[in-house]
Amino acid sequence: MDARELIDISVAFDARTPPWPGDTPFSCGWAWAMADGASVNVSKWETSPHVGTHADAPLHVLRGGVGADALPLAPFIGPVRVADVRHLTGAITLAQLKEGGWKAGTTRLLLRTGRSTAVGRFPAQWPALAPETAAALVADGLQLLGVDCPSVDDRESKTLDVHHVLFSGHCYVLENLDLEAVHAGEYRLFAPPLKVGACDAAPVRAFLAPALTGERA
Ligand SMILES: N[C@@H](CC(=O)c1ccccc1NC=O)C(=O)O
Repeated sequence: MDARELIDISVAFDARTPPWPGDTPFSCGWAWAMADGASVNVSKWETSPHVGTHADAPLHVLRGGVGADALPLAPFIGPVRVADVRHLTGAITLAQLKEGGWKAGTTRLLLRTGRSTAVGRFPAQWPALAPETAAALVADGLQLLGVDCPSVDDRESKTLDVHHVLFSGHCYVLENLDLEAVHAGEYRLFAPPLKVGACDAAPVRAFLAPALTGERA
C-alpha cells in the first residue's frame, strides 16, 4: 500500500468535533500527569461513541441487540463505491442514487452528502435513504452503508427506520465520515470498528486506498 495514495476519511474523537445536540461531547482528562510528578501521562476519556467516525451496532436501535464488540469485520474492509448526493435533500430514491454513482451489485456504499461534522459544525439537516431505497439496496446485496453526515436516518427521525432495515438485512453502518476530498468512484475501504464491549457504537479509523484492478465494489 502506497501511503501517498491513502485518503484518511475519519472525523476525530476530539473536543472540537460537535456531538449530536444534547449528546456527550468528547473530553480528555488525565489519570496520571508527568506535570504532577507521575512517571507517565495516562489519559481518561469521556465521550459518546457517536462523536467522530464510528460504526453503529444493532444495540443502538434494538433492545437486546448485539453490541459493537460483536460486529463482523468483513463488511468494513474491501471494495467500496462512493456516490455523490450533495445536491439532494430529503428521502433519497434509487433513481437518485443511480445518478449519484450507485450501481447494481454494490456491496459497500459511501454517501457523500456534504453535511458532515468534519467542517466543525453539526449540520441542520441532511438527505437520507428512503426506507424503501435501503430495502432495495439490502435485497441487492449491500453489506455496508457509510455516510459523511451524523446518521443514516434523518435528523428528526424517532423510529430510525433506515437503521432497522439495514440491520435486519445484516448490513452495517458507518457514520460521520469525512468525504470532503473524495470523488464519486471505486476505492478500497479499511474501517474496522474498535472492539468496545457491549456498547451501541464503536470508534473507527477509516481510510480509502485505490481500487484494485478487476475488483468490483
Ligand atoms: N433522532 C433521534 C436521535 C438520534 O438519532 C441520535 C442521537 C444521538 C446520537 C446518535 C443518534 N442517531 C444516530 O444514528 C431523536 O431525535 O431522538
